[in-house]
Amino acid sequence: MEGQLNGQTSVVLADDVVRVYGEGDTAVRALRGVSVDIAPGQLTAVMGPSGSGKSTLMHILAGLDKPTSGSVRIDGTEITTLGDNDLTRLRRKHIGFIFQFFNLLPMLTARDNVLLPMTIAGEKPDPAFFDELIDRVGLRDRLTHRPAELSGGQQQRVAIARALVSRPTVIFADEPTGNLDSRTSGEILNLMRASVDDYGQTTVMVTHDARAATMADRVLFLADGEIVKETGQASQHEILQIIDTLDLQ
Ligand SMILES: Nc1ncnc2c1ncn2[C@@H]1O[C@H](COP(=O)(O)OP(=O)(O)OP(=O)(O)O)[C@@H](O)[C@H]1O
Repeated sequence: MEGQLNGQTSVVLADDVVRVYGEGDTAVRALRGVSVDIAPGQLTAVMGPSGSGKSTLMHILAGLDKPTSGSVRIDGTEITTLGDNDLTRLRRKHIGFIFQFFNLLPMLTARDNVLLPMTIAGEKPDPAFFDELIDRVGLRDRLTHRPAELSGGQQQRVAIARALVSRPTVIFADEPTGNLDSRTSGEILNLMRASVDDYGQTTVMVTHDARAATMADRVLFLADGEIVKETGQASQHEILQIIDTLDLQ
């Protein structure tokens, strides 16, 4: 693989990734040879039925889990053979996460939650960018609140700002709207789309929601541990039709 997509160098490049859980009769082949090439500055959605391997793929692409075989490169570095310390450093520099259940620290204020990854890395954010980001995600008057004092949508905004503040090479979002109502989901998706358009923030998002996938530049469909289909930007109708035709419910 050349690591080129549409003439651009890929930021995440997976080649023939296999992940088997367990051994012998009970072994589960969660990924059966997935190759994917994520270009910079795009929002990529990953869809597929429950158990198709979406979370496994995301964890392996993000260096949170190792494949049984195959290669994963982030910004040109092969991560499957890195030791723990090098991997931690690479993740801090290159990867941001947004989770379904926000994963904020309850004792910290919104501000401290946003800054936590940089604090841990011993880095300071660019104050101008931090300020702009806080306004962009609409948290200006919530910075001293703790997570329990924030709505779900506000907590996810904190998580988005936390992922964006270090300007990572790629953000992985695992069902970022899975725990939010429809209106708040729309706001969160708009924010993620804006971070791609305005900051060029490469983002990979797992979602069950066809409406969320319409925000993506590219949609990958997984079934039984394989990418069975992909499309560029698509309407909700087109996405639902693919799900229906390939029986990906
Ligand atoms: N730690 C594990 N040990 C054993 N099997 C696992 C483990 N994690 C996942 N699996 C299995 O691997 C397959 C893929 O799981 P994965 O969680 O990646 O799917 P998914 O598409 O993210 O599902 P969902 O949409 O329900 O979150 C499933 O058959 C699952 O049961």
